[in-house]
Amino acid sequence: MSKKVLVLPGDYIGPEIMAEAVKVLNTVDARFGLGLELEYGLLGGAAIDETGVPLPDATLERAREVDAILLGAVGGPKWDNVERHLRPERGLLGIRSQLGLFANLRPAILYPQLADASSLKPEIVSGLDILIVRELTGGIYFGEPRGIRELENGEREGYNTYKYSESEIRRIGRQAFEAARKRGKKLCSVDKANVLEATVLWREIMDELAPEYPDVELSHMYVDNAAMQLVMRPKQFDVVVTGNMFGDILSDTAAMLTGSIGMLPSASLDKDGRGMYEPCHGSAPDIAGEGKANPLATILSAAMMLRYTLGSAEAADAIEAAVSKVLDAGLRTPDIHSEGTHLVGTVEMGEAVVTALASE
Ligand SMILES: NC(=O)c1ccc[n+]([C@@H]2O[C@H](COP(=O)([O-])OP(=O)(O)OC[C@H]3O[C@@H](n4cnc5c(N)ncnc54)[C@H](O)[C@@H]3O)[C@@H](O)[C@H]2O)c1
Ligand SMILES: CC(C)[C@H](C(=O)O)[C@@H](O)C(=O)O
Ligand SMILES: [Mg+2]
Repeated sequence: MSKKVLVLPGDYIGPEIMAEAVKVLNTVDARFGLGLELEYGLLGGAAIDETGVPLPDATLERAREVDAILLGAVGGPKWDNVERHLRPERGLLGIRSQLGLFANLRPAILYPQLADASSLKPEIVSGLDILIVRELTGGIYFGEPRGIRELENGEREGYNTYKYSESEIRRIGRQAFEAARKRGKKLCSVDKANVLEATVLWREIMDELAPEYPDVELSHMYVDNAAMQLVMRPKQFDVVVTGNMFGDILSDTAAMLTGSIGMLPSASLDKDGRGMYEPCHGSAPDIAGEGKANPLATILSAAMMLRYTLGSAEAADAIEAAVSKVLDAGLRTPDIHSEGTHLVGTVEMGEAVVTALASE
């Protein structure tokens, strides 16, 4: 049976890294007979340029029909200031919320070959394997009211609303407890319950769920401390569950522990495990067109897609093994390059993964 994948390359480095992920997908498809059918769509700046809107109806329609979605990265200076395409109902946030992709899984794993690329000392990060479970369709990103208004004194005020309902907290909590149960059985819930009521409720609901998962040890941490602990003693964490904005920030922090944000994949899942897969990084306008973006986060996102939504764990394992092999061979894009390794560009890195896959 065929499996339909909607590919959304996006903007700036998006198409560059996606081209490599597609080569990898085609290779595993041929090797494992997966019957993948790839089709392309528009999202973000590319969609604005072509259709005038960041999330065209055609993209949303196809996104609802396919088995899985693979996204590069969207946005950038060309559109961010003009169109505000990241508003909740539009673009990337629009597709996440309209598809109900509330559970964003961001694994931060240090490949042993990259210990010297991490910002931290090897003994602090070696063996690092953390999963950040980020709530993705609520919190301050989506809360109403929001906007910029004029005050009586004539100055303007920008405002947003941080809110979470019990059911929103409960469903992401369950995802995180389930994930912890399958991993190291430790869950740290990160909040700001000393200041924000929305997170007082968050903490209460996490505590309420805990007895259903007696095999998982639940702890709580304030977000400021969590940011510090992540760079001080990251290996104390197994699964971290947190809200939309804290998860956004902490996952970029965790990325640097693994060497580069160019290594961090993610899965954004709905209640039935259907999902959109995307690297955690953005469209990197500063390096776009130079052929030096790291495609591995997108390639590893494709592996997550095969594992979680398309039911092909074997193909996912093969991709992850191929990435490891390429790193063993010393190939490095500039973001993970260090002395004694072999500097390569986006295409060379992608093609090396393809070659490694073919020779496994
Ligand atoms: N999922 C997404 O589509 C997504 C995620 C984050 C940011 N964005 C958007 O991307 C644009 C740029 O945002 P930003 O600059 O804050 O964040 P960014 O993640 O695009 O870049 C941050 C830094 O990381 C580097 N970097 C990112 N990906 C890399 C890769 N694959 N290989 C090597 N280096 C890489 C960049 O060169 C840059 O120095 C903005 O419009 C932002 O809104 C989109
Ligand atoms: C581009 C932006 C809206 C997005 C987010 O904050 O969710 C990005 O930073 C991410 O991490 O996926
Ligand atoms: Mg982010």
